[in-house]
Amino acid sequence: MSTQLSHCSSSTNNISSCLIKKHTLLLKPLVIVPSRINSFKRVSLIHSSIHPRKDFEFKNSNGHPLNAVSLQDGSAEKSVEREPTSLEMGREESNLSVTVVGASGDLAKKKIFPALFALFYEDCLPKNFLVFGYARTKMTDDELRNMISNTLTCRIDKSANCGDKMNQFLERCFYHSGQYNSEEHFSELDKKMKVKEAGLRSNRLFYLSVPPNIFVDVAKCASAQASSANGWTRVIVEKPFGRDSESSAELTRCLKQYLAEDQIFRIDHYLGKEIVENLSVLRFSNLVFEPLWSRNYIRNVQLIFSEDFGTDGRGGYFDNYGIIRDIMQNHLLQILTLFAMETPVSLDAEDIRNEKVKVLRSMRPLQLEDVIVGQYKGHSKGTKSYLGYTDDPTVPKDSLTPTFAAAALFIDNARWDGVPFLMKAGKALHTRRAEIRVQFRHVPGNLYKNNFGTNLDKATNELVLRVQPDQAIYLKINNKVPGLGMRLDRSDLNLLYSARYSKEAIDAYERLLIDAIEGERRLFIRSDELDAAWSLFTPLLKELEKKKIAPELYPYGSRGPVGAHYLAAKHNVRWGDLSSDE
Ligand SMILES: NC(=O)C1=CN([C@@H]2O[C@H](COP(=O)(O)OP(=O)(O)OC[C@H]3O[C@@H](n4cnc5c(N)ncnc54)[C@H](OP(=O)(O)O)[C@@H]3O)[C@@H](O)[C@H]2O)C=CC1
Ligand SMILES: O=C1O[C@H](COP(=O)(O)O)[C@@H](O)[C@H](O)[C@H]1O
Repeated sequence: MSTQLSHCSSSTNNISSCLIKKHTLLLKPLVIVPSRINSFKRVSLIHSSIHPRKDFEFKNSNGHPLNAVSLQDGSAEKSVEREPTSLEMGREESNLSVTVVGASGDLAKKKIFPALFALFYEDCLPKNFLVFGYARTKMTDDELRNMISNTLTCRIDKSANCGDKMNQFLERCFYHSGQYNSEEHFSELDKKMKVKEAGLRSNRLFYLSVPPNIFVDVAKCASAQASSANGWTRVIVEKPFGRDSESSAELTRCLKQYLAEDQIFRIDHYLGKEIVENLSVLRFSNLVFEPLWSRNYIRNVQLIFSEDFGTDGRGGYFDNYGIIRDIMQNHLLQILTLFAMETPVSLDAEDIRNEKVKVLRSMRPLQLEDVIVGQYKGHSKGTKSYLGYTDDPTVPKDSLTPTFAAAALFIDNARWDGVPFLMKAGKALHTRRAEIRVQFRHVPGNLYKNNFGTNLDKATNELVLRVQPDQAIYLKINNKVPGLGMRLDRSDLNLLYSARYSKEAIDAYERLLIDAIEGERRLFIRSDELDAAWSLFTPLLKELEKKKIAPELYPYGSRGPVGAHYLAAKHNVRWGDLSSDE
């Protein structure tokens, strides 16, 4: 499948901490009046949050009350501010409609509907809240409900009334079948939505959970026919955002014909993961870390992603993208920018994203000699046998698409000059995990070197942020083994979330959905950020394809190609996840 768009027209906070407060005091509402009228763009500028939602308050991931005034949907040069009319003030109650486009698909079933239910269950959604599914598959409302109900779960620590809550949620779910490029079908959807919205002011969030070559069609049709007439309209766009600099820029250009940039929420669900959210808190709210956060103390940083399963039915999608586009260019690079950025002026979305872009613009584009690629092959273990990547019938037999890659990246700025940032991502490996590893330098003139044996590397501190599974932050330190004599060992100062916090982890999609509903953009990707990210990877991706670089084969369930070790060794690094005391 290609995202290449020849033209743009259609054809082709711990969420459970969200606070519920009755009759919250609200800030003075403002209405943004657009100077140009243009479907989605126009209506989005009248922001829902400018009207008091009397009956609840909750917090987005930035800790702001969700019904505080936000002017983010108003673009300064296009709009002027004025007081709301009495009619607008009078319409206090609004409705939120979330439309999942591609409702019959894998992501919708696995992640989006369950996340919406979790938010509903935690009372984090407005009182008037509706869910619409849209896809080509023919389904009735009841069939959609049935499909969704199979994937809904309640948190173990909050399972009371689970069945009732599920029923209440399902009653709010409706389905409309239609083509993705049919304005007529989106107009029918709009009519259905209006009936259910019952005359209330409506805010509409469209989640494009469809293959990327359909994004523009949907944006066009939904914009023309199903945007809100009196509230905001926003669109969450799933990855991949193109497959190189050119296709990404083209996708953005096409989407912007129908949507303003501030209506587009480009999702990278890794930004919604708890430990990734905590990265900035750890750095900027603890004095002990920030002074160490530079080339003076940090020897290397490792960003590691591995899955213990293959492409499993997604081979058709995956073969056109590969692991570098699927994981490195977005999830791992996003983590890297958060890790390496300077202190932002504030926690506001634009301040944070400005700092992230600066990191990206200070980075060297990847060089072929700093990258190794691999592909998994079939493997038998006892009586079990695992198919190789090219055994998937949707993958060409001679595919060179990498399912594994390791790379060394560099940030050429004063803070990080010379520090290798190593990335490693792979499918069908021996374990499932995602983590950030920070290896510190040797202690100068180490008094205890005789107690460590010959390998001083083993005595350096390492900070590990384990994103998944078993979220944890731990610091490897040297410690005296209690007793007579002076024997040292390596121990962990370990913050294991499951031991420290009783609440079950929330899913990243819950956090991101609530932010999109509130118009909080901090965890979404800005278009210049996306351009800068693609600039780093595009030359390498083109070279790999042009030179037809053959991936090193590794057995399904193994630790990946040995090339990754050589690459790390070249930069004087050992992979932390493969050491004996990981
Ligand atoms: N699944 C995952 O884990 C992840 C997915 N994503 C992204 O999310 C989006 C949705 O993913 P996912 O749910 O897996 O995708 P699916 O392949 O399941 O597609 C979603 C729906 O889109 C419709 N569709 C599929 N292929 C086509 C086609 N060629 N032409 C028109 N319609 C089509 C189908 O609905 P119908 O036939 O009923 O119209 C399908 O149910 C994609 O952009 C994907 O890259 C991102 C991260 C993870
Ligand atoms: O975006 C993607 O992410 C998943 C991994 O997400 P996780 O939250 O389960 O770690 C990956 O399997 C998929 O290939 C990729 O498209």
